[in-house]
Amino acid sequence: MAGDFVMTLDSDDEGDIRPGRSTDSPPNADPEIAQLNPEFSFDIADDVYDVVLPGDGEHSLGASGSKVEPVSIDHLISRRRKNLSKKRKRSDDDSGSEHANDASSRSDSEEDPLATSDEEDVDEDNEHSDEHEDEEAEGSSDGESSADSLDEETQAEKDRKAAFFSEAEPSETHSSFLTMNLSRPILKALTNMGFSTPTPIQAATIPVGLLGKDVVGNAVTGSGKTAAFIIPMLERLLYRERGKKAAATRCLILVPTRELAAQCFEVGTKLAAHTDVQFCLVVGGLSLKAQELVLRNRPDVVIATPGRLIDHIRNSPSFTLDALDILVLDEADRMLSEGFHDELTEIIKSCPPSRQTMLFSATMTDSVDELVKMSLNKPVRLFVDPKRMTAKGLIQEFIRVRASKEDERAAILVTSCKKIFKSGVIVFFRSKKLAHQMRIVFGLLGMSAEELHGDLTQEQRLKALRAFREGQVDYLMATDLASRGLDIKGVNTVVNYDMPNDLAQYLHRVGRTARAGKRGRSVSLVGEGDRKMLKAVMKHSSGADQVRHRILDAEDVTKWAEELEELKDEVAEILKEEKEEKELRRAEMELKKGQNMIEHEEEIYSRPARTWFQSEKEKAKSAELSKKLHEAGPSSAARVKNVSDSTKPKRDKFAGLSRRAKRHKMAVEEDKEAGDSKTIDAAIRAVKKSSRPAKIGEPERRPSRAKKTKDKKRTKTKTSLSKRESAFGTEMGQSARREGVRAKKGVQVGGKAKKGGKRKAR
Ligand SMILES: Nc1ncnc2c1ncn2[C@@H]1O[C@H](COP(=O)(O)OP(=O)(O)OP(=O)(O)O)[C@@H](O)[C@H]1O
Repeated sequence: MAGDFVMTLDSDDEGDIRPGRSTDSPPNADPEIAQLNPEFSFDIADDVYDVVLPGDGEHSLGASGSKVEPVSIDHLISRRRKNLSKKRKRSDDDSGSEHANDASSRSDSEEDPLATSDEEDVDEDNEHSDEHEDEEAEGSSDGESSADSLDEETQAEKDRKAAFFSEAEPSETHSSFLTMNLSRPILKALTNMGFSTPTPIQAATIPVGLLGKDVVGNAVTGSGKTAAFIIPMLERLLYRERGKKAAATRCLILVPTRELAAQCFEVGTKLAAHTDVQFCLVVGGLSLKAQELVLRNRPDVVIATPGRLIDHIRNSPSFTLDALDILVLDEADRMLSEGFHDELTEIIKSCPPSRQTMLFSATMTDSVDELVKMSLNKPVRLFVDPKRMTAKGLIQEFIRVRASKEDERAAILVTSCKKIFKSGVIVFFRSKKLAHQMRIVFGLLGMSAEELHGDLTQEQRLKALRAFREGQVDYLMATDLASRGLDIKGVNTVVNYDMPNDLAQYLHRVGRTARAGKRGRSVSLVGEGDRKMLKAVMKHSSGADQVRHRILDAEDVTKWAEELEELKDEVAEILKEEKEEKELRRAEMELKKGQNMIEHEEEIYSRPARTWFQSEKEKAKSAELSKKLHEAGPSSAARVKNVSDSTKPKRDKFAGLSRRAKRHKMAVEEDKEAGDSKTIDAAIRAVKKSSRPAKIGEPERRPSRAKKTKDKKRTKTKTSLSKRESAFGTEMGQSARREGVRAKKGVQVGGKAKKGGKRKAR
């Protein structure tokens, strides 16, 4: 079956995207799929951090990070390369050999004769494909994502979905931004950005988003989902209450990685260029103080990663999400996964239930079980072309790695990069260590590479991304940290050094290329253990998708394998030197820390300790669990969770106590944990609540003199409630009812405040 659309490529053949096209013609957008502007670039990372940290230089980037000052790996590599070429020159002279063995001087354009394509391989693969497809029809496979479960949806699940989602589908289809009732400043920004027509997900989302409805959105990678949720958000913000007292954070965009947050910030500020809407970036690795300062001005939109946001919610007294109107989860399936569970629960607790919630991802699930935790209110399901899982312009290639050739994986990568994929290449690895080692190998071979993973400081991460984005290096060695959302212009190829564990991860990785109507290619090294994953990919590739089988010249691979074998010692030496330098810097840092403690002891101890919603032990435990879950993939999530559940103590600590004794014990423990901060927290919450401004679109509250009598007060509350209900339909109606409860509380407090005549009841 798969043979119908699997084409075999010889190693040097770039495998052009459209049949009949010459391989040297420049990559261009296919007119059929060119709905997006391929020329537009976010230009991020050059100035995003300067924008959010005015006057805060590079130093502050790593200010809050606990990581040791970066060691320049480039320096270590270049030193080694010099030694290496000297050594090789000497041995060449000695042996008089003509063998040009210098890896660094080995010409990129050197063309070895190609091996003929191994037809047997293809057939064998295809046979196996069919076998596995049959297996999958009978039972579910381990390596598959939630996408597969769509096929096996039961009637009960269908009924649940029908009850959960809103029936109302968007009636009008918009082929232009002009028919969407958008304000002039937004239209102007869209024109400046070169967005002439909305992409399908934008056409579907913007009208629904403008109505304040909850949305669950899905569209392939690179299809413009970011603007799809930012445009309605901005449009609604244009109608917010103005003035110093009304300043509030009304919108929150949560994303899983810092780089993605920065990119989202960039898109947001560009779209808001002609408005007065203020954005703030709240991510780890950047200066806490600088963020606190910006947050004090209550920016309209906060774009954040969960951990740092919680830190601010708990520790920045003036920051609150009490007035939040819109919550967006980008890469929502990831945000809803076990790895973010605790953080998300904590954040949701801080958001008013009456908010509008929008969830987006290229692999978004509409499984009700996943979505209930977001307490959505009859969300509208906006799934654009749900059968298509990858972008139209993507060619997916696979290179088979036989079990006996597993140790040649690195050589296969080097061979293909040396001969075929020469620039704009992201290589994904399962581990940070491997990504780092391969970056060293590439460096020693004279191939310009950077790395992007969680072992780097924020400064290093930014530097790597910038160098790759600007084309200063040809290769980016990355882990899944870079797999979601990043929109980098000029990525021609994505290489999967190893296959990810689940289909969603695969789709996000390969989605870093072929974006915005452009064409691109993914190349995945498929080992014996990855066959199920390969089958899942094939199963979800529609006929129009291009899936190919690439075969490399075995002789070439062997040659590079030998070359790499020779480099082993050099790599080990570099890693050793790097470790030593790191240790040295760590020691220097500790010394500096000690000096600071001595010099500024009084000031340091007088600062209030920052709090976190988990204890250090819990934090470490959940990080560990989250890592395991992420590495194992979603199919194993339940298993790992069960394991962790089973490790919980069977008998709880209150068992056997009387109700009274239990309550007493709980109260004592709570007091112990919270200390005095509990009362302070309550006071802060009360003050924040009383100064909460009106919601977007809600008429401005003006206390009138007529409010003096109790009866009139009741009438006023009723009227404002009915007004709110009509403003945003059911959802706002519900909110108003909840607000009514708050107002009641406020009235009691306000009884006292009435003497002053200032306090607003809410
Ligand atoms: N209306 C539009 N017209 C032209 N280009 C657009 C339009 N909307 C978005 N784009 C372009 O599409 C590219 C991808 O957009 P975006 O990053 O929002 O995709 P995405 O769907 O969020 O992808 P992912 O799922 O990988 O996060 C951007 O570079 C942007 O320039």
